[in-house]
Amino acid sequence: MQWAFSPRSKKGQLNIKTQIQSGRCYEIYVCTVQAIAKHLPPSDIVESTSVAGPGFVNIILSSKWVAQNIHNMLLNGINAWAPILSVERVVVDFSSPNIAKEMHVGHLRSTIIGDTLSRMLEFSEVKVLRRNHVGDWGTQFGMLIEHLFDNFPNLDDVEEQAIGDLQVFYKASKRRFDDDPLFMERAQQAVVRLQGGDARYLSAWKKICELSRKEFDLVYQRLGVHLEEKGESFYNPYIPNVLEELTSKGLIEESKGARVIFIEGQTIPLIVVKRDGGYNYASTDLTAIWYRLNIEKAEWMIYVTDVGQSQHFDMVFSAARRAGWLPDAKSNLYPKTNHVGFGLVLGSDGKRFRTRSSEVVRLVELLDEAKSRSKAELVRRLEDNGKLNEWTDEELEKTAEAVGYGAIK
Ligand SMILES: NC(=[NH2+])NCCC[C@H](N)C(=O)O
Repeated sequence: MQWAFSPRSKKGQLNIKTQIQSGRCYEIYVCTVQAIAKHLPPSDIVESTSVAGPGFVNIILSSKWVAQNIHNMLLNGINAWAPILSVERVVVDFSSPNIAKEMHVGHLRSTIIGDTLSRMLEFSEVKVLRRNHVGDWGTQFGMLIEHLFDNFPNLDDVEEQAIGDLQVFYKASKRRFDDDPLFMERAQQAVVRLQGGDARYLSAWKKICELSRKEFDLVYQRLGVHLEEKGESFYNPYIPNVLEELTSKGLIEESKGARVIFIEGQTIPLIVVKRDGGYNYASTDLTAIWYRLNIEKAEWMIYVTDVGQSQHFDMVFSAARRAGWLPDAKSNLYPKTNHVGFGLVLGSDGKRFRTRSSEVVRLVELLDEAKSRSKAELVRRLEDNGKLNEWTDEELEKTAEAVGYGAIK
């Protein structure tokens, strides 16, 4: 027998659908359903029951019972009605855009899903570490910093307005990197200096991160989402020790000049040290798992990104299991990791959501558009029924925001 809330129901209706599907048993079918309806014991929960066609018993839940329970839930909190989770600390790794690049609709989806999961866990009285694992490290900073130095010999002059659109800035430096071999060389040396801790390079890097962060915060503020940043760079100092542990456990092998971990069932290995000796996305993620388990004492780590990253997470989680950090996946024991993958955000043409100039859509603009469209519609409706003058500007703004941003969410 299946129980389901009827999608068409307006009134807390519960359907029981019997499993007898074959036409031959039609009579048994109807009789069974009638018998169920007739013999349901009287209960405060149920207002009325009826048989609806073959196979369905509709049960109308009592409004009084529903109201009492919601009342109880609001007054006494989750403990009054929900099962208690057996975990105390959970990391939800979400949003996580990349510095100097634009935050795109994929990050928006991650932000909303991650925030929702966090809120549900927090409601269940779990301590949630809301992690923004921003992409704030990597070779792209070499070209960005050199381009910054060329345009602003004095770093103190760098302000938001001066750099303008960070994405444009990123593209300009990328163009120089691709077209000018001398610039490319300078950019590569800049990476070495940055990684070596050169103060001037570090402060340029910080400046770029700061500007990006301000831009990201605009989006978080509008959505009312709170996150705590621990970007990729945060884990750098811990990487060597973690890799040493994995080497001593026999996980890391040499392959074509790189250091890799072979994972059962995967055709390609997980590269943890590149051929040039540099660390990458995987070495950072493995180290982040180590940190989250050992320093932050998290029992559950949930990662929210598009499904394109499923293989990466499968491999990183498998490596952590091989290292003995996590129990067997099938055991369902804690500590555990989960990747919550979502699909690509598509436009109305069924292709990846982009603007006409084939750029990714800027989130701030998307949110603005949602708000202005909902405001226009709201004003139109209020004008239609002659009530526009009853609304203050502030009320209009607030409602347009709630409806517009809500629609995107
Ligand atoms: N721990 C992680 N790898 N989190 C997700 C990071 C997402 C990545 N910065 C991206 O934009 O695709």
